Amino acid sequence: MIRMGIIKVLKTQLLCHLIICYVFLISGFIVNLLQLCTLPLWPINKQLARKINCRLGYSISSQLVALLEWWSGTECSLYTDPESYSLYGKENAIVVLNHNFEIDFMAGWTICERFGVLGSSKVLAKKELSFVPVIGWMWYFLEIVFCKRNWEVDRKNVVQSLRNLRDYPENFWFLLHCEGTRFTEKKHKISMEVAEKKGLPKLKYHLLPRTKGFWMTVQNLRGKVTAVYDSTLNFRNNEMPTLLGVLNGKKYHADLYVRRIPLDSVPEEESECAAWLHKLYQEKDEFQEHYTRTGRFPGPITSPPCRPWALLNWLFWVCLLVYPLFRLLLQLLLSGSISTVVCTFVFCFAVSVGIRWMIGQTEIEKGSNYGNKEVQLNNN
Ligand SMILES: CC/C=C\C/C=C\C/C=C\C/C=C\C/C=C\C/C=C\CCC(=O)SCCNC(=O)CCNC(=O)[C@H](O)C(C)(C)COP(=O)(O)OP(=O)(O)OC[C@H]1O[C@@H](n2cnc3c(N)ncnc32)[C@H](O)[C@@H]1OP(=O)(O)O
Ligand SMILES: CCCCCCCC/C=C\CCCCCCCC(=O)OC[C@@H](O)COP(=O)(O)O
Repeated sequence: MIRMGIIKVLKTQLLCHLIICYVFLISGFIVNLLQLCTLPLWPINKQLARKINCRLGYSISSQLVALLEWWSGTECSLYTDPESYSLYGKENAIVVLNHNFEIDFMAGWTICERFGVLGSSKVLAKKELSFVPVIGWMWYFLEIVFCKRNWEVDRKNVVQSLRNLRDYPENFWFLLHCEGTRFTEKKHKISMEVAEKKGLPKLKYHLLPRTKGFWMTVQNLRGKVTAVYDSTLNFRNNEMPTLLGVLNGKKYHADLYVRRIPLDSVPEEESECAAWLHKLYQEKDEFQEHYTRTGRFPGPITSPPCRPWALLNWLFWVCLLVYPLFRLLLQLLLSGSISTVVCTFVFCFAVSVGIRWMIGQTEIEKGSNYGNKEVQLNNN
């Protein structure tokens, strides 16, 4: 009991957070450098270069999974039918997920890890994320599809990036947040005004989905991808989890509801495909309503087994990087030079500010203005 209490307090200590972030940053830069070294391999053996990059990417993203699973002890329950369960991780799929939480990417990655597709997982991500050190740079080598959320610009680039995935050598899940941005009350209000103008039913828990990205993805990955995984994520007890909460060791419980829909049943024609997606979001809204009323999703519940690899990878980097850090810091502090000591502190402070900025990228309140535009248009 006392030991548990001490561990809980330890997890909230700044020093622990600094060490975790230091390991993440330095290992991330090393991996980014190794990824850079694979560049000459691409023209010679593209498939081998891709496979190597999947493993290298895994070494970065699995650290956030380990943080969620092992450090914070967060649990992930999956509501899905057993027939579909047996196919997860064994086929390529498009995942359509709600976008309400600051750590929904970590919960998504955790499910990917449990089904062995973490290294190869893909997403249609906003361009701004490609500039985030470590993760954004890793994504470049993993052929993540970036969009500017401007159809005129995206229609060409996104199609090309999607086509590149047609001969991808590993099984992958392609994540689409069709709402295009995270849920806020303001964005919800505006998107429901758009829904009303378009004569579409109102949604209570989702923003109105943007349909073009979905249509483009289905069009270009048809034949490569066999199913759409309609996924709805919630956290128990109305929690709104944060990355800082996870870093402080706070335990959450994620509930994910997944329906497997064969891709053949998604219409090919653009307007039919858009109508299909709108209907899907109306159904997703009903699942959320069910969850709010009953505290669970429909159907059987499972907990896909947690694998040890994310933790082992993390421990490897900790063992490799923490000892040299302490030796270096000790040497600098014992050097007797005030300017060296001051420089060390300034450097550590600058790194902490950088990490805080990266964490800020996950925070909804610091999110983009995308989806607030209609109000400006209406007001002008
Ligand atoms: C078993 C396992 C199951 C599940 C496991 C779960 C997950 C694991 C899977 C994979 C994990 C992988 C990676 C995870 C890691 C990290 C991910 C993190 C996050 C990154 C995510 C993002 O960055 S989200 C933001 C970027 N993505 C998108 O925007 C995608 C959706 N957007 C689109 O599709 C857009 O159409 C577009 C981007 C292609 C183009 O953007 P544009 O703005 O130009 O949009 P539109 O052309 O669609 O807009 C114009 C039309 O929209 C109407 N409109 C106007 N205002 C609004 C409004 N406020 N709301 C809704 N609609 C609006 C307007 O009227 C136009 O209508 P049209 O009729 O003309 O279309
Ligand atoms: C091992 C522990 C390491 C702890 C230190 C972690 C440092 C931070 C690491 C990574 C930060 C970047 C993660 C990027 C993923 C964020 C995904 C996201 O949710 O993007 C939002 C986007 O969809 C919509 O944006 P808007 O709502 O329009 O704005």
